[in-house]
Amino acid sequence: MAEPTWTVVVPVKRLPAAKSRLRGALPAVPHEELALALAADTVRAVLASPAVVEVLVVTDDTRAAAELAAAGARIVPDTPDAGLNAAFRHGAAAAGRHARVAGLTADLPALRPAELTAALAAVPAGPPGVRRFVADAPGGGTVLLAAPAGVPLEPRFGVGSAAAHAASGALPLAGDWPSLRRDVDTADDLAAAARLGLGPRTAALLGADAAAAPA
Ligand SMILES: Nc1nc2c(ncn2[C@@H]2O[C@H](COP(=O)(O)OP(=O)(O)OP(=O)(O)O)[C@@H](O)[C@H]2O)c(=O)[nH]1
Ligand SMILES: C=C(OP(=O)(O)O)C(=O)O
Repeated sequence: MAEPTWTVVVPVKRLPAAKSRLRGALPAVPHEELALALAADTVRAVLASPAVVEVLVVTDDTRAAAELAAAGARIVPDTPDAGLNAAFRHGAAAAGRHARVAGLTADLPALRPAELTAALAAVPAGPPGVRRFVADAPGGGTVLLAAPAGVPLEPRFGVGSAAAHAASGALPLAGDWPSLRRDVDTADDLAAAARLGLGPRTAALLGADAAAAPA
């Protein structure tokens, strides 16, 4: 059994603005419901990992905050309009200096706790204190960035973040973790996540959308 040593920071954008490239992917489902379901399934999987001691959700969205707190996450208010990397830094600061901190995107609705546990277990505990990251399935982005205790997270998420993390000295983790690498930015990504197996909140919305579709 893995030691519960990781604090995982999960930033969630205000739902009306979140996941804009997914808008309309499920025509019968309000967009905010979909953005919230992706985050809820992600957080649920993180909370289920035995490697995780705490999940810090960084958000200014009151609805997401209420639901994710009820699920078991600690909510950290966002730094308004400062962006994704500021949200990661803010969450990492709230985790405290002695925690092993990992940042994870909130758009992983197929995430299996065992794959997250395996990725975190692949991060060496001891020196030299190098940060590690997991690239997304296409390879250009990042889904997970992990720092050993005492090492700043120094997040560089955004377009081309896998290369940016490597350029900043972080090393890639090479495991075969399809559900961890499957972030959902577009309708095609959502279909790919569905093929892996979605968490319950997102699966229910997909079913509702299919049921409402015209014959
Ligand atoms: N707290 C917080 N989270 C953010 C912010 N920007 C992005 N995120 C979250 O970071 C994760 C990865 O970001 P993206 O995949 O670019 O998500 P997005 O900005 O919601 O999506 P697009 O509008 O399609 O670019 C998502 O889970 C977002 O909820 C931000 O400014 N603050
Ligand atoms: C923010 C990122 O994700 P996306 O490609 O999902 O926008 C990233 O990969 O760093």
